[in-house]
Amino acid sequence: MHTIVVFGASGQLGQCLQKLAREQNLEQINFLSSQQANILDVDTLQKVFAEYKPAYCINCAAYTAVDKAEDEAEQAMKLNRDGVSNLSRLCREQDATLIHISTDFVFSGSHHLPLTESEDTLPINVYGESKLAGEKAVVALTQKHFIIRTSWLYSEYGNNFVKTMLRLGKEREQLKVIWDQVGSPTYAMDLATCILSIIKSKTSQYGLYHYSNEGVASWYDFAQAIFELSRMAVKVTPVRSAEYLTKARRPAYSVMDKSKIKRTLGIAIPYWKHSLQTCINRLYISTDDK
Ligand SMILES: NC(=O)C1=CN([C@@H]2O[C@H](COP(=O)(O)OP(=O)(O)OC[C@H]3O[C@@H](n4cnc5c(N)ncnc54)[C@H](OP(=O)(O)O)[C@@H]3O)[C@@H](O)[C@H]2O)C=CC1
Ligand SMILES: Cc1cn([C@H]2C[C@H](O)[C@@H](COP(=O)(O)OP(=O)(O)O[C@H]3O[C@@H](C)C(=O)[C@@H](O)[C@H]3O)O2)c(=O)[nH]c1=O
Repeated sequence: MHTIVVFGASGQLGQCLQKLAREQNLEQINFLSSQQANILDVDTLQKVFAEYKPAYCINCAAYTAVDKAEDEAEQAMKLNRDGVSNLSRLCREQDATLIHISTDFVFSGSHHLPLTESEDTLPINVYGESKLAGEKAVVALTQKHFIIRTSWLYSEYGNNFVKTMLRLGKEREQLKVIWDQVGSPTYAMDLATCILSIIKSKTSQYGLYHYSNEGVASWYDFAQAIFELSRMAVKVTPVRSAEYLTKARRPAYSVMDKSKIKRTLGIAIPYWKHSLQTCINRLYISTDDK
């Protein structure tokens, strides 16, 4: 396997990649946290590229606080556009392939059928705008790239909807959860597996790809499944977005069509509930260990 550098390695997806690398004894992957490699610091990045001479860079670094981004647009843009531009330029100069992660939040949510890669984008919040700006920077600055749009990521690591629901479910008897926003949950371990198989395949079918778990859910369906599979008796009440106000608007429909990644790169994708069960089992095993 070629030398790989992962940026933003202590985030959710970065930690999933670290777990896979340990399990598969992949010693060629170098994991760099924000402390070790700030993607806004070009001098540091140049040193990293000179030291590792990576064939692949995986960018897991991002500003992901969707509501907070509404008040911190400049910071979100800096990281999600300018940081990504820095990595893209260096990848081009060093002939490295960039694997960059983007989001379903680049879409407006006004569609009713699964979205392909050629569908028009129209973000409705600052986070989505900043991620779209990052995608455009990658495309403009380096040809050897894979941009993978994913959605509703969760795992045993970091902050995510599954862990929030499990925490709130212990604290409250009843939860209100939005049912008029529909998408596809994605287990970050499955995405990490997908990223490594793209690298292992050595494919040069660069471009934009959609990847989420198979199937469709509202956040309400997702919450119900989390409690059902965890055998927790929590009453979940479906509410409309208008009844659960958040700083940032979120797309009403952001289900992505994964035909391209399955057909072109031969990626197999698990059904979301099967992967959710795997994640919940692992969360409970790690709690039992403590
Ligand atoms: N989470 C989700 O639901 C979804 C995420 N995505 C995308 O997937 C990717 C991974 O997301 P996820 O793992 O959940 O995100 P996290 O928020 O868990 O991780 C982001 C990481 O970026 C790091 N970071 C922040 N600033 C910098 C910097 N200046 N230089 C280097 N690293 C920095 C953070 O470091 P530190 O810990 O030190 O702050 C953190 O480790 C992102 O591109 C995100 O936009 C797409 C769809 C859904
Ligand atoms: C906690 C909570 C949330 N919600 C709603 C709010 C929101 O519409 C939805 C999800 O809330 P969260 O804030 O957990 O998730 P959010 O940060 O919106 O998740 C998004 O993150 C970014 C990074 C992405 O790229 C997206 O794909 C998506 O995963 O659930 C409820 O209805 N009830 C609740 O009790």
